[in-house]
Amino acid sequence: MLAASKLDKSAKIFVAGHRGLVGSAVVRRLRTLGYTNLILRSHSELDLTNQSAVKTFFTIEKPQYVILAAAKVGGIHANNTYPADFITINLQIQTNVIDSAYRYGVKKLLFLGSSCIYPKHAPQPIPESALLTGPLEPTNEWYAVAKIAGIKMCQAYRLQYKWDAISAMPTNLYGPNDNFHPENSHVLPALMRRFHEAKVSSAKEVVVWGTGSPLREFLHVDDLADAVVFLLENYSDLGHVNVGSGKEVSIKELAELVKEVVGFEGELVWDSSKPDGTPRKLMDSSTLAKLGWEPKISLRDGLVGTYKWYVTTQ
Ligand SMILES: NC(=O)C1=CN([C@@H]2O[C@H](COP(=O)(O)OP(=O)(O)OC[C@H]3O[C@@H](n4cnc5c(N)ncnc54)[C@H](OP(=O)(O)O)[C@@H]3O)[C@@H](O)[C@H]2O)C=CC1
Ligand SMILES: C[C@H]1O[C@H](OP(=O)(O)OP(=O)(O)OC[C@H]2O[C@@H](n3cnc4c(=O)[nH]c(N)nc43)[C@H](O)[C@@H]2O)[C@@H](O)[C@@H](O)C1=O
Repeated sequence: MLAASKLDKSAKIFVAGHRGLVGSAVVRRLRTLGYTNLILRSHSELDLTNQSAVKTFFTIEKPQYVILAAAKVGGIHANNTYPADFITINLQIQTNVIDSAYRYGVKKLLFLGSSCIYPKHAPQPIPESALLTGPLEPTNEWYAVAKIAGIKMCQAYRLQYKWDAISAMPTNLYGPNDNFHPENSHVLPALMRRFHEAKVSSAKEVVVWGTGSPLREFLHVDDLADAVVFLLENYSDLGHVNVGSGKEVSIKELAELVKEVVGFEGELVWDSSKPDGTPRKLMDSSTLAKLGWEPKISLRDGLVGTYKWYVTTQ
């Protein structure tokens, strides 16, 4: 195991994807902790699928650390509808960034995967060792294959080059700067928007996808950002690390809670023509707990804060 590198507060850190849900929370966390030398590029300034642009960027900027939070991301419908985009764009972004980071002298890189890397019928709670032990959930297998390749690439560069690349696997996330698209987003922002619009228009009912029976684990993105910086500062090993809240709710329970937080008073209507996806996806985050990290934000508090953010910014 390589010793974790002590980070100077003036270390040059490239946060890729800093305008997204995760990247913006990581930037907030780094700034709160006093990191002063962040390198940020929007998608339009630097397209990470463009290999030569990425190489030029690393040659000129010479970051010392990289947090890779740029990716093609979406909920169950987007994953199921655009499989080519999800596999190709993610493979391109991560291959370009990981390889250039190694070649142009980055000391350490943190890659972000997702809990969808695990088999559809993995043991619950899902330990890191469940990776590649069974078939994936079909609605997101293309994205999952790309994410698994990212983990393996970090491991391969560590093994062959003794380079410090680590991977964190977050559970389903939510919070400020989430994607609230009506179809392509994840369940929590999709429902928050739908309930809000129904409340404003005094609609009688809101449609929710699937049967409501799938179980999901949600983590506020500020907790995730805290864990990401914690891992960057304290963890340097081969294995990827699960990052979850340890609490699961059914989609029906989630829908009732979002409805209450938003203050919608109508009925829920279940559209069972839409896919449920993985039946259950609770991660075992004991590796991270043993390292000394734990989440702080409850689902209810996180929802209240996110809804306040939503109504003031949208
Ligand atoms: N959201 C979730 O529930 C979860 C997320 N994760 C992981 O966390 C990471 C971040 O996800 P999240 O913050 O939710 O995603 P977002 O979609 O909110 O943000 C992704 C960011 O990446 C940028 N990006 C996408 N393509 C490119 C590109 N070709 N070049 C440069 N920038 C690009 C986007 O910019 P633009 O919008 O301008 O394209 C955006 O700023 C991903 O790796 C994801 O797999 C893991 C588990 C759960
Ligand atoms: C983080 C993870 O996210 C994705 O997996 P997922 O957990 O299945 O994501 P989801 O948030 O889209 O759905 C969760 C559940 O909720 C139900 N559901 C109800 N109503 C709406 C709804 O309105 N929108 C959505 N999206 N889902 C809804 C939906 O039918 C499903 O049962 C991966 O593709 C991949 O991106 C990944 O890694």
